[in-house]
Amino acid sequence: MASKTKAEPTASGSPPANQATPHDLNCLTIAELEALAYERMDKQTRDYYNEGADAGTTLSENISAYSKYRIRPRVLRDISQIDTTVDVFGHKNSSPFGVAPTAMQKLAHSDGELATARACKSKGIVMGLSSFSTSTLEDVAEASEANPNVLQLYLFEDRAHSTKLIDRAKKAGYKAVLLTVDTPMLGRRNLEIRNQFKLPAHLSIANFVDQGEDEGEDDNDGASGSTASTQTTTTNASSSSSSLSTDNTDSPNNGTTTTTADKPLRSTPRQNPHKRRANTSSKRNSNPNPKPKTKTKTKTKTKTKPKQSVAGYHDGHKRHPPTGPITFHTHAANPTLSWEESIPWLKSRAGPEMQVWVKGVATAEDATLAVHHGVDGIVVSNHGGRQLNGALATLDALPEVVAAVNREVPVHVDGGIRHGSDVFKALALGADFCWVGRPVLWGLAYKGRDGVELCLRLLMDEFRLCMGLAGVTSVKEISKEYLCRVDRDGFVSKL
Ligand SMILES: Cc1cc2nc3c(=O)[nH]c(=O)nc-3n(C[C@H](O)[C@H](O)[C@H](O)COP(=O)(O)O)c2cc1C
Repeated sequence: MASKTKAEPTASGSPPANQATPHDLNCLTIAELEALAYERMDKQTRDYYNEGADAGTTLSENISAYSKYRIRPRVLRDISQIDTTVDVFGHKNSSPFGVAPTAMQKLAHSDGELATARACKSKGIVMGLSSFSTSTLEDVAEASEANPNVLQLYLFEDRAHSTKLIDRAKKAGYKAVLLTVDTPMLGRRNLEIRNQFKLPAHLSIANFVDQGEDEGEDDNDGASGSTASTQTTTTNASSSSSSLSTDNTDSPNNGTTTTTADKPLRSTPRQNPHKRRANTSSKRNSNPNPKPKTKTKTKTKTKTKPKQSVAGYHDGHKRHPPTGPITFHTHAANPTLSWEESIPWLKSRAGPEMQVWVKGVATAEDATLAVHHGVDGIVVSNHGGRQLNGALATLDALPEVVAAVNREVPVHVDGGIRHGSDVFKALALGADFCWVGRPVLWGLAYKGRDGVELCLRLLMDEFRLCMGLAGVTSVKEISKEYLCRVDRDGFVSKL
């Protein structure tokens, strides 16, 4: 890219000041993007996006696992034509990675998932959309135009909700559903709990605003106002509901954000409570003969009070599914899923139009079961270290899954990818494709669509450079011959 500008580099490696550079000089690496995004996100969002479960060991090992491998570069091969493309979901993807599904992207930027979709389209990169997105799957499909999307699915205990979502995804042209299988319970994310994480009132879990117990009622607070709690099988429904306030006014952070992203995060800012009081009183004052409070008024208030979401629980005899409006903390975890029941159900529901993948497999045993139950593909994932802390880093789990699957279905991997060379290493260990989560959110927080494009471009450029310097001109050539392992004492061995 630099050669196109014909800029003679200075001693510092930068082009002369009077020459245009294709680079964002503030942000040349994903690490710099992370730092820039850090400054632009409010604490609640930053903690929600960045943290892992418990002590965060799996989160950090997902990243450090990549440094256990080194690349064995080959030289004097004509690498003047490098093809970084791969076929995935019937589409030619410009590089062997996609955007992993991550929930609630409007926390990072007011354009949220739509900005991500537009960036993916402009870069030719497949996008995974979370069920718990803050834009509807139809709007995302429209923003993507012909660029392919896949829908991440949490299969709810109440299948009616999932059925609706799957049918909508099919209609909107999604290529696959990725069933998340690593959330039978929600991992313990301590910062989320401490911050009493709650979606600000102006945002909603867009795919479900009209679903849940309140169906038909014009009230979607519950879909947006989900407070963090550790979802467990409790024997007391009220204990579970008591932590799930749906009134954001009383939230400790009161929905306030302190972002400096180029577009305001809050499209309809919460009214200042003092102003609101002032408005109310001026309204009251404008009526010289205010009506006394009547019973009718009280009744109306009771009727519009949002219903609370309640996480599923066990009463000692049987399990009760979650109730109320659909929120992440009440509905995402589903302890009842099983290979025997859930996969055939999902396959028949998805029909021939959409592939069915499982996301969150980390062992050879489960990979074998996945193939046995006829899935179309497997994503080796531990949810970015947000579920079971102490679980294997995904790069360490990858080889056993690849061996068990024996090329019967494609194997993808996510978790800890922060460099183009990480993508190269994952492919060398047998992955067909990678997915990238947090770096995309950092791009979104930095500059919306432009920031996501920047993130994708950095990884794409680094991957291409890595291929060329390793002496590889097509993705299918990448194999374990190009890797060696570094042991604890620093000794190197071939794979
Ligand atoms: C803020 C955040 C939200 C996420 N939301 C979802 C989700 O809704 N569904 C899902 O299957 N995975 C979700 N994930 C996990 C990602 O799909 C992916 O597995 C993970 O981010 C990959 O790790 P990385 O962030 O290190 O790239 C989320 C991850 C993050 C960081």
